[in-house]
Amino acid sequence: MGLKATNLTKQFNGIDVLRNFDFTIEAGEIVTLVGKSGTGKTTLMRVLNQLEKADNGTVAIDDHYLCNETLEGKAEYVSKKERMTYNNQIGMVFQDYQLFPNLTVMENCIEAPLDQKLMTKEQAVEKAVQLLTQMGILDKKDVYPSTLSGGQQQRAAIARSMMLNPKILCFDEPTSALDRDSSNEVGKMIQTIALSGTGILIVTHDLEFAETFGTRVVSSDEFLSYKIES
Ligand SMILES: Nc1ncnc2c1ncn2[C@@H]1O[C@H](COP(=O)(O)OP(=O)(O)OP(=O)(O)O)[C@@H](O)[C@H]1O
Repeated sequence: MGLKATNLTKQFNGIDVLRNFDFTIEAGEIVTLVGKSGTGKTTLMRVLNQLEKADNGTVAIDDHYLCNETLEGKAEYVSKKERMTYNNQIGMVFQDYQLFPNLTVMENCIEAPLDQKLMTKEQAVEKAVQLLTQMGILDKKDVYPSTLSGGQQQRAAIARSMMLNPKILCFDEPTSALDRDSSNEVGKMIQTIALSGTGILIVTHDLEFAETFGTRVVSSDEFLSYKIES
């Protein structure tokens, strides 16, 4: 159980960035995605997180589909309501964290579950307290993101991404702004999250990090080998 994408194709301006690509993330595994610049790592992550639309193929987390294939192989997206259900199974921590600057750390965490009426305020606050404690920044719950260090903003973003207990959590370049010690701390934090059964996808240029913390290292140079052939 986990994320499964089949036959994924994504074009920009008529050029395949992903072509007939099959990909899985099992529960509890940490997939680190490395590879040359421009080989489609970010595009894959964006397709899985509904920030780009696939042209062909299927994407599902457990039995929650994002898109199915038509008879012609085109990606057919499910209804808005079902897409929302899919979306709640996957979380993303952006390279620049993308916290709402006008909301406190606590407000950032409880915004989505309250907006979608998935929790009462008490439940959301309780969950946020638990996650911010796990991330070691509970004392920062009432401050605004601009007053936090980069590492603390990242922890807040991780806590926010876990509010709905996603089955899959994606990280875009989580160590790009960190020194080696802080990178290792983040890696250990991610390992703890994976131990609870969450499947992790990490796009990174940091090979040492990818090999230390990935339970499976995938190279986008390999999965896009047709580009080298053609
Ligand atoms: N919105 C877009 N419009 C047009 N082309 C795009 C768009 N997004 C990505 N591309 C192209 O798709 C290809 C793959 O880009 P992508 O960012 O996925 O690669 P990457 O492997 O993540 O690169 P990097 O390691 O440099 O971040 C590139 O050629 C890029 O120019």
